[in-house]
Amino acid sequence: MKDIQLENRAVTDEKTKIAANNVNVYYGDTRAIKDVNIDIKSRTVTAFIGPSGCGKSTFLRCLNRMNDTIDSCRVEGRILLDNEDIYDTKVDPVQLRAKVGMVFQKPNPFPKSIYDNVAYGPRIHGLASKKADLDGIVEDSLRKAALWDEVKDRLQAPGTGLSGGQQQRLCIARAIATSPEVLLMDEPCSALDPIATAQVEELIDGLRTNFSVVIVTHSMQQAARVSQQTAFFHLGNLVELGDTDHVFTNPTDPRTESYITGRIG
Ligand SMILES: Nc1ncnc2c1ncn2[C@@H]1O[C@H](COP(=O)(O)OP(=O)(O)OP(=O)(O)O)[C@@H](O)[C@H]1O
Repeated sequence: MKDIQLENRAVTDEKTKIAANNVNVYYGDTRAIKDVNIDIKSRTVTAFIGPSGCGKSTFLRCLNRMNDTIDSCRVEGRILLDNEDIYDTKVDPVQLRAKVGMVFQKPNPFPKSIYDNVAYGPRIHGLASKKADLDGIVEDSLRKAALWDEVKDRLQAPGTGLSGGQQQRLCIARAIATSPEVLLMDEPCSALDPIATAQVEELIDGLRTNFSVVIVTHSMQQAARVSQQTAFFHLGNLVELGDTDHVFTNPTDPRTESYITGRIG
């Protein structure tokens, strides 16, 4: 393993937040995810790593039913959030996505003000009855996203006018404004410079006080820095899941070892 700094990061909460059982995902006839079983713990950062095309993003998108929006995609198996099947017909995917928020690779603020970007979710979900309550949610979310001090004097300015790193923190504020329980992050730093990346990584570490975070990353260094649990995917299989320090220093499966030593991927 080259140059990967591990920190002492015990899993903070052993409770299972999401349990996936025998999950298979197909695009048309092609099976992209093969019989995946995984428990994702509360108040823990779990990193999904693995070579390009191994299915990390596909599996991540199953966790808040974002794959429902892809016509050719079919998900089989069960995914339980707090023991409730998220694919049950009575589950409203829009409500589910308020509970299981998502941050994407490229910052994608709405063409609206900073304030309205964050207020959007609470407004559509009716989370604030008074303007003062909404103001409170916006401030709290921007503080948790470590952006408040930089934008508090220009909340009516367009979100798209912020720097890339600020835009990504705005998207994180937008995702946490509905008080989700889980935050899914699909390579959230890949469009950011090293300084903005460090800020977002620090933020992710703080977020686990309140949320379960699942992050897809191409960077093993990032996985080692921010996560307590690491899942290694290869060719649609979940090869190994364990404590991050264990996966990086003493992997159980030879495929994991090959990946972290740079022999595959
Ligand atoms: N919308 C889609 N339609 C058809 N096939 C898809 C679609 N999205 C992903 N795939 C295929 O599913 C497999 C898994 O892709 P996925 O994007 O989940 O992998 P990944 O590990 O996240 O890759 P990367 O690290 O490159 O982002 C790949 O073979 C990919 O080509």
